[in-house]
Amino acid sequence: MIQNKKKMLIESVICCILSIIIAANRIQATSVTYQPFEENFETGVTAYWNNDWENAIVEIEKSLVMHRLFESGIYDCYMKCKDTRNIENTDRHSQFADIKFIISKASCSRSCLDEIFGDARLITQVSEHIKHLFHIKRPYVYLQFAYFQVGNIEQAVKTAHTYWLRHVGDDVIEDSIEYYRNLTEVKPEFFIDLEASEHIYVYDTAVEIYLDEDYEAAIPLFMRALEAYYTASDKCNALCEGEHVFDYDYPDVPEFHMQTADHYIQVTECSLECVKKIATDSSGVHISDFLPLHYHYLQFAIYKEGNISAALSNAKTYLLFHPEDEVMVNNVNLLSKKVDSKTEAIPEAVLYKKRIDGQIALLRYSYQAFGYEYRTNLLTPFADLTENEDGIDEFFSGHTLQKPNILPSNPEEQFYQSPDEKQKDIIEKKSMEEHILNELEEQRSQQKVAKPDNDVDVSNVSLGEALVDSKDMVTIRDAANETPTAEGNLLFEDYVLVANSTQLNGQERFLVDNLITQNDCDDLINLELSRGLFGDGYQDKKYPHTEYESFQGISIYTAVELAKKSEIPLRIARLYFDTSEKVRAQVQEYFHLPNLYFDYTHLVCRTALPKSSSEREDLSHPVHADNCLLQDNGECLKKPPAYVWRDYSAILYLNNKFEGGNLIFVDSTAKRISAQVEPKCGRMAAFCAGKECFHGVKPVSKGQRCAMALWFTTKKEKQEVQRQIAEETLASLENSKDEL
Ligand SMILES: O=C(O)CCC(=O)C(=O)O
Ligand SMILES: [Fe+2]
Repeated sequence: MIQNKKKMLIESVICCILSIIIAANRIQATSVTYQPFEENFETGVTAYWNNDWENAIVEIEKSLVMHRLFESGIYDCYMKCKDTRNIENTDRHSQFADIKFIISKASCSRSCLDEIFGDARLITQVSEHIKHLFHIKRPYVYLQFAYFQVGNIEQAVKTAHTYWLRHVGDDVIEDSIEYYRNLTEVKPEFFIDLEASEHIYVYDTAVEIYLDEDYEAAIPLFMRALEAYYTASDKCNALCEGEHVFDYDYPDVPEFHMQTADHYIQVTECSLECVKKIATDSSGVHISDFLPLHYHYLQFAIYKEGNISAALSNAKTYLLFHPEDEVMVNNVNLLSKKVDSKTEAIPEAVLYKKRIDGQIALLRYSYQAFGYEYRTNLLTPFADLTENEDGIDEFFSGHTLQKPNILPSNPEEQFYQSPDEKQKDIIEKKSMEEHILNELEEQRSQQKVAKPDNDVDVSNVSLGEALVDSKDMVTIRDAANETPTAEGNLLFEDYVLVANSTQLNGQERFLVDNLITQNDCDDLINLELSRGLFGDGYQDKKYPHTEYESFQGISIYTAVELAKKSEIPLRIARLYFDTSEKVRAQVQEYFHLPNLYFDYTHLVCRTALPKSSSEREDLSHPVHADNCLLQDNGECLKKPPAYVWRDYSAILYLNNKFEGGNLIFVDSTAKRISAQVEPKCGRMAAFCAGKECFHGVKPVSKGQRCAMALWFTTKKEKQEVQRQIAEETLASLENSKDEL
């Protein structure tokens, strides 16, 4: 009974709010012609200061309607021209297809906007200041006072309340609200938000009903909230495609590609900001993980209502956003057993997620390419649930929210066909659990064994956290004034020996500066940045060593192939090739080797992901040797899959525009850091590939660390074949160029 009453109340409130929203839309739908809203607003404000309350109300109300028309006109055209690509279907394979697509979209938008606004140029005339005033809902301040003056208390309360919601703490509006509260004629239902967002309102109501366990009523509300969400998302995106503001340092130059890229970045950033904007209510409370939560609630409500297939589809949709969410993975497994497991996630969400993922990738690439500061919040628009468990209340304050349910954890309830099946499952699960727990326990006990002298033992070498600096550790930043005793010759006069083996606290290692110029470093980084992302990474893994960094690389062979296809300048491929030869020659010379052959060369950048930090406890590259497999006990097994034929390694650094990322040499027990080297352009570290030269890389906490890594062999028969092919290709490309 009580529940029914509550339901009726909620329904009536929804009706009331929705009727306001619909009324606002209806005004737009009728044949009102657009007038610049700023003109009505200015007229209204002038009337207001002349104490002409009636006209102030008429003009300011009109400006609100026109402002809605302004935004909805842009949205309508955005939607209308969204799929213009179809028009150009036949041209899809032409090299100008993309440009044609942009032009046809532009022409569609132009005629659509001309039609709605009389002249599309009207939309560019609104000043940023006026846009801002409308954004913060300033017109309602004028309205509330004008309504009060003409004695329309109901409208005065509504307009005051609408402004107050967005400006809690503003003394003037709070005094007015307080005053209205004490008037006898003021009813509670006057306190409504005239600018309520349908998607938030309906969602909040749906959650409330859900928490009352009225799943039947909650389902259509969640569906409606979703529909409204996607509309709000389109509206927000439509507005993002507005004017181009030049606010970056770098592309603020009249050059076509820079400006196009700049515009594109701005629109993409704005579009990703929409995810958060749409998930923020009128009073500024952000509902973390807003969109995915719809599907979380729905999968359970629908399951409770008995539609297993639709529940599965919603559960799979949630997994699109959080693929590793244990609860949902479990739910999908359980539900899949009951229905056709081919049931797919909801297509609308799949498309949406694809777009967001594409935008994130593009933005990340742009940040890298231009070296912009990462706007990390944009790159992770949906909550990181693993990190947020504790912080969830903070986000949820002000909303009747809690984490929605999992399917029944008591398996007896629904999911077993027979007692035998249940018994088997429980036994299997238990042994699985035990197995995992044992493994974890073992790992933990290996990781940290405190020793009396407070040093830490490293048994598991992949754990950077367990490494300690040795008492004699040296850090090499700059070349010392005194030249170290050279163990071998330097090939050129401008090379500077920075440290020999002794100074690097070990054997067969040295450090040289000035191997290449700043220009060469820049060219090589550019090659890596522009092509490495799409080039051959490291066995196709983006994060081969750590989840906190991405890792991209390009081999000499790939670089030469790109030059062959004219995708990079021949000069750059040549630079790559020649630079690697410079390194090889110097390493051979210093170590007095009769011969030294290339095994593999890789131009690599390690980029700190937004979640990386100086507090990280892992390494960018775990401690290892380059030709053997380092074991927990410190032994190094020289057998496959290790590259056992490698004898020497060298790393030529290309920049220092990052934090962290020092190369570290570790002592023979692989436990203590004996020396570390700060990378910089033109600096080369060379060392043996075996167990005498354990090394690793400290975490890159910020920025991008680029280097050329080279591995050599003294065995002719082991030299890299691909390099020889690349060398021939390079020569023949240069010949044919000369002939031209
Ligand atoms: O980049 C570095 O400083 C070292 C990398 C390394 O040791 C390797 O790739 O094997
Ligand atoms: Fe290495």
